[in-house]
Amino acid sequence: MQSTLCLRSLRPINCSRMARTKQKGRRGRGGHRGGGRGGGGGGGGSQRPPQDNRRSEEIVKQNEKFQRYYNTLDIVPDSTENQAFWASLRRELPNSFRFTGSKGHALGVRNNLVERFFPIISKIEHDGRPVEIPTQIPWFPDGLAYTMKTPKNVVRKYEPFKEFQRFLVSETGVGNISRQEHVSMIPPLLLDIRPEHTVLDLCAAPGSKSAQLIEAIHAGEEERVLAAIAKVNGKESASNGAPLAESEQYDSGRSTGLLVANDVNYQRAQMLVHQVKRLNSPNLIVTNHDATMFPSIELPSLPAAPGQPKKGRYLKFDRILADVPCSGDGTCRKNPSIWKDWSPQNGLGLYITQVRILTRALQMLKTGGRVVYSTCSLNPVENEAVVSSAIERCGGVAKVRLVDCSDKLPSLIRSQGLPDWNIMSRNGNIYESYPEAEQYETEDSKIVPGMFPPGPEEQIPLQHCMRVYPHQQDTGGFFIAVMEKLSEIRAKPEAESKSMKKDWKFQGPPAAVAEAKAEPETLVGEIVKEIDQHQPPTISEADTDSAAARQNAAPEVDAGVGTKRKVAEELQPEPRKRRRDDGAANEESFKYLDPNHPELESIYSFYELTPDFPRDRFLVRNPAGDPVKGIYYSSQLAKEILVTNEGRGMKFVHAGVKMFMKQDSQGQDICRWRIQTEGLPIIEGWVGESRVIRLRKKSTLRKLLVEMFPKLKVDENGEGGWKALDEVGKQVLDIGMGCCVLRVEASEGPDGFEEPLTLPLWRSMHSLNLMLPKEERKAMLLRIFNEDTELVNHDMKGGKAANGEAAVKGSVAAEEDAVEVERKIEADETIEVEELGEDAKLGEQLAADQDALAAEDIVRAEELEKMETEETKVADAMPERAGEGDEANTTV
Ligand SMILES: C[S@@+](CC[C@H](N)C(=O)[O-])C[C@H]1O[C@@H](n2cnc3c(N)ncnc32)[C@H](O)[C@@H]1O
Repeated sequence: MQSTLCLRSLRPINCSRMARTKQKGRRGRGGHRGGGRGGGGGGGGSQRPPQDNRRSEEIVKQNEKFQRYYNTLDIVPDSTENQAFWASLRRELPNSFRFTGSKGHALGVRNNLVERFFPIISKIEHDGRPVEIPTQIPWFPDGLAYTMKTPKNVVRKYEPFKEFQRFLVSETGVGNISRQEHVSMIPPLLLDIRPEHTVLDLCAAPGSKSAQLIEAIHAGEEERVLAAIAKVNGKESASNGAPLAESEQYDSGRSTGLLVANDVNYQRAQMLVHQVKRLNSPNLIVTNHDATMFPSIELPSLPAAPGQPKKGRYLKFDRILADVPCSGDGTCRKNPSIWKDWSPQNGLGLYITQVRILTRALQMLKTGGRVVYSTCSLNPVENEAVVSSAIERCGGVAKVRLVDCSDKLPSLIRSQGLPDWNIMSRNGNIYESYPEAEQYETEDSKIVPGMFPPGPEEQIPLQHCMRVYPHQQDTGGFFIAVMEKLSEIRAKPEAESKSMKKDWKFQGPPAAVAEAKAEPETLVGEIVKEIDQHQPPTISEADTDSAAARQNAAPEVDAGVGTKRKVAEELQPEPRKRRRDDGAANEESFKYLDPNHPELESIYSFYELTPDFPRDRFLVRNPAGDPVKGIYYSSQLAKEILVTNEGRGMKFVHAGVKMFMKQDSQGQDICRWRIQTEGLPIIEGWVGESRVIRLRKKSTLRKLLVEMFPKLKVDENGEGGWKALDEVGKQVLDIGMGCCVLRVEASEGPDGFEEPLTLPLWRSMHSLNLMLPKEERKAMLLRIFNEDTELVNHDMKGGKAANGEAAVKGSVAAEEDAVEVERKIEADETIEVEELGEDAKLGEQLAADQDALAAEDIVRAEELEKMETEETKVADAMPERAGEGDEANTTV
């Protein structure tokens, strides 16, 4: 049997993640975007065609304007193809999913699924016809994404799918599989991300693309870090040379890049945190800003030359994803209410926000950097028109290149961008040009010149945009454009651009763009813009325009030192302040610890942490900055950003991976900080041998998974106890009490593991325990041993071992204690559930205008609350605490 394990995977094993991903009943609204839902579909097959189980919904899939507009545009000109296009829009959507995490780990889980379940599925018949096995999405790298036509309800309820469904649920629960819409996987791939890239995802919630971006930043990291560790341990020859060379380019192999994932809607930003947190990336910051005026992020200033003023530095990004809010008519297969609700006004109303977001993205990009703009709408007003309007506002094709991606993802069937289109007005009139629209539209019409195709003089090669139509490979509809910034830009005032000015005429590069050349700015090492702190910084047009549009008047700009972001903040609607129990307004705290802090010193010495592991990136999440309950870890760049921008109006919602948790009631020689499962993959390679136990046999791991708190004492016959722990027994006996690292090593033979794995272990006086939640133990038992086994808890009151119902009771008692500890931690470090409810409402209000048509998977406060509660319940299996009922586990 194939073992599929997670070595230093970005996402190890975590109960809270497990709970989080059980996001039952996430609610979507008509016209919303996003992944994961949908039915299935049929068609095709060998002798007898497999059944098309996708049932048509009761909803009437007709909309006169929707059909007339796209038929008038001739977006799919060939008549046979056009019929296929409309027919597919009326069918339900197949399910698609991808395997997540580091490549090695994802391949392991995939192989397990394919080898174990595909032979079973290929024999299943439903309603007298064979069902189709999931098919690989051909253009997705490494064969890690699949699409499946059998509808979800059949997979869920039809008995022959039972085992497969259980596996899917379990692996989705622990984050090894992500349900994501087929076409939604495209944009991150076109960003071409490298491990050192600074990446911004402007409209990121619920986070399926952010997850892909994080994976891309960490690609190849495992190998590089292993090579770096081998070198530190004087075992250079153990590495194959290439990764070692690469590892030296980075930070001891660690990726130096960063993802800033942002969403304007506070509630959705929390959803985003839930999604991306489980990837355990220290190279991630989540923010909560309006992308149309995303603040410039400040970096630490460089030392000034003698006699020169200090320079402020601002982060510019290598890659930006603008997966903007849109009308989402390309998702009508999974959101059939779009058929009923479609109106030309939806696209017309979103255009200006989309142009502003893309313009802001282009401003924040490094020269040579790349923006991917995407929507799941078929409407050219939200697509080609936005792209051409943003390029116009940023100085035309001399400044921004629309990249031809026709050679990328060659097996993806797609159509070129539209060179020409008409606009449908609110009333259903169709106009070929702005002058024509002007004749019939009233003053309050949303139609502007920028919504129409650019003239030939603008030379925008819109055919380089990518349109994916539903009939091409049985997916949703999607639009993608890739842009490269050729040189520094200064976006011209919106009022002078074709996205706003009703009598706009093309006049060559706008003056403001020419002025930008004279702007006193210096590029430092291709990463930052320097602004003389003693000069009033220039407020970007995007900052002021978007706010002006909302508030009808741009306030006077009082340009003081470092005010650029401040102004953007002031122009925003009243920021949502979070309240704590004391009612005080509060921002999240990210306080870095002094590397010589006594608590950290105790950690270094107990775990014999090699000095090569960075010691200045540990942080806490309380305003006082004391290591009270949890210690987190972030990358260097994340640290610089969090520290430099503290108290300057940036709304950071999440950063840092939980690395150590305080453990009470312990003996004198035991470190009070246990390694947290989230942080284990990051730090374990740097932990000294004195805290490491090695395991090679599946049978031993099985015992540790099934048995909680197995005793070490042998029985009266000298049997059992530590002796029953086979190859780890003696090691456990010899190791000092406290937290240690269990390294599962790869080895040959039927009882060996194909892939290594690392787990946290707690050695107490008389027993030991894997620090894994029950759900994770069960998922691993299912994955590795194909077993749905009842766990045995030896940690019973009076020291009685038990199983079955009694064992469940025992574990509940242990968990209740764990829950209590976790609850306190949550109270201090994250948002209280009740607060979330209020913030959610406010966040929803704030984003309502632009989000109403585009939001998907809105999580109601109660749902979020349920998730939080579940998460707390499934707290990590804790090592012993005083009073837990087992004297063997009670610490001295
Ligand atoms: C299409 S969804 C993004 C889907 C996401 N990229 C993913 O792959 O999971 C659009 C998101 O944009 C957010 N949004 C809407 N207006 C925004 C704005 N002005 N600034 C930032 N985010 C915005 C919405 O809250 C919504 O979560």
